[in-house]
Amino acid sequence: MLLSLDAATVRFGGRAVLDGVGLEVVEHEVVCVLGPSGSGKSTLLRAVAGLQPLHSGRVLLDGRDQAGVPAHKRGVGLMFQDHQLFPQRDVGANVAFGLRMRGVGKGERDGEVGKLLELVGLPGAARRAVAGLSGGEQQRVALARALAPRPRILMLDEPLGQLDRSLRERLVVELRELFGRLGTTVLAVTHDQGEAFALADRVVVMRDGRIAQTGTPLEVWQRPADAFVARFLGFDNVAGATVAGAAADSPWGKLPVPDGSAQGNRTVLVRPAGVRLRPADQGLPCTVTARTFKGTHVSVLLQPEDAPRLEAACALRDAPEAGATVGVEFDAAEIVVLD
Ligand SMILES: Nc1ncnc2c1ncn2[C@@H]1O[C@H](COP(=O)(O)OP(=O)(O)OP(=O)(O)O)[C@@H](O)[C@H]1O
Repeated sequence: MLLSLDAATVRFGGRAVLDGVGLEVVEHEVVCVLGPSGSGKSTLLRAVAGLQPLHSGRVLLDGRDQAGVPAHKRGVGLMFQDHQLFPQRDVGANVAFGLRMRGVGKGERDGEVGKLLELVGLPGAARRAVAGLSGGEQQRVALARALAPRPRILMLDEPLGQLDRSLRERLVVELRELFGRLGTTVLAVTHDQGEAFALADRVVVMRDGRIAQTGTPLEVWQRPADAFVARFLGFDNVAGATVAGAAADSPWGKLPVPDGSAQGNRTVLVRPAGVRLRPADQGLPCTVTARTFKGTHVSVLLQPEDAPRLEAACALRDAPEAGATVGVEFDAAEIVVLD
């Protein structure tokens, strides 16, 4: 095990910001920690890096307890949101920083810097001024700098936070490809689920200093652990229900549920794709309150008479107008009974 956290706890003013967190990361794994603002993501990263002491519990790297080991001796690479390049030095000097600190000679340093800049898609940029780089280019330089000392684990805090969406989407694909090629072990923090799902082998969802769920992106997406995770992922059709056999009694009426669903008092999640629009005289009557174009489909918000609002996903040509009255039926294949 490359990294283990064992009941890691950090308190500020009596409040546990990290609350007995256990987490293991194996070599070559890319793990993304996700969660709302204040859930403890950065504190987790800082604790692993040695920038935040634990009140109790342990951080182990390669099985060795890191208590008392300072940040620069842990062999972790850090790249933070505000990438903190040295503005008065050129790109090459920035990338070479960690190597210089370790006493690597100039010739070797220059060779390494050249290779790293090529790796991050900035070949030949060593003599360029940092101030003249775009945001995306600066991000690449920061990444090259973090990779230069060949850290055993690379830690990224909102690595693409400052950049615009299209650039982020492009860079995240590049990063994933790069980490795969280099076999880099990565622990990254982001509040952007799209980014986490695109980058990670495994995601960890945090809530109030604890791990709410961990799994592959597909596992978490298909089976959120609870209503919190489901809502965090953007699913709003979540409600309490009583499951008996193949049906659930919910605020939206009887819902069909998949075979083998957990029984009794549960939380159900209805994916927007499982909310099927019908003529007004069929199923649950609803009024269309809004519709939003999402590129591949239209998200339609529906207000039933006395039940919580529902979101439906429908094909562009089928989307009803706001104000229309429709009926709703449900598709068991898109309904998940949460445990
Ligand atoms: N040095 C500190 N002193 C007191 N409270 C702190 C300190 N550092 C963090 N906190 C508190 O701990 C909680 C968790 O902070 P943390 O930065 O780990 O959350 P986060 O999930 O990374 O949030 P964000 O996504 O907003 O960066 C927050 O409520 C924050 O205010």
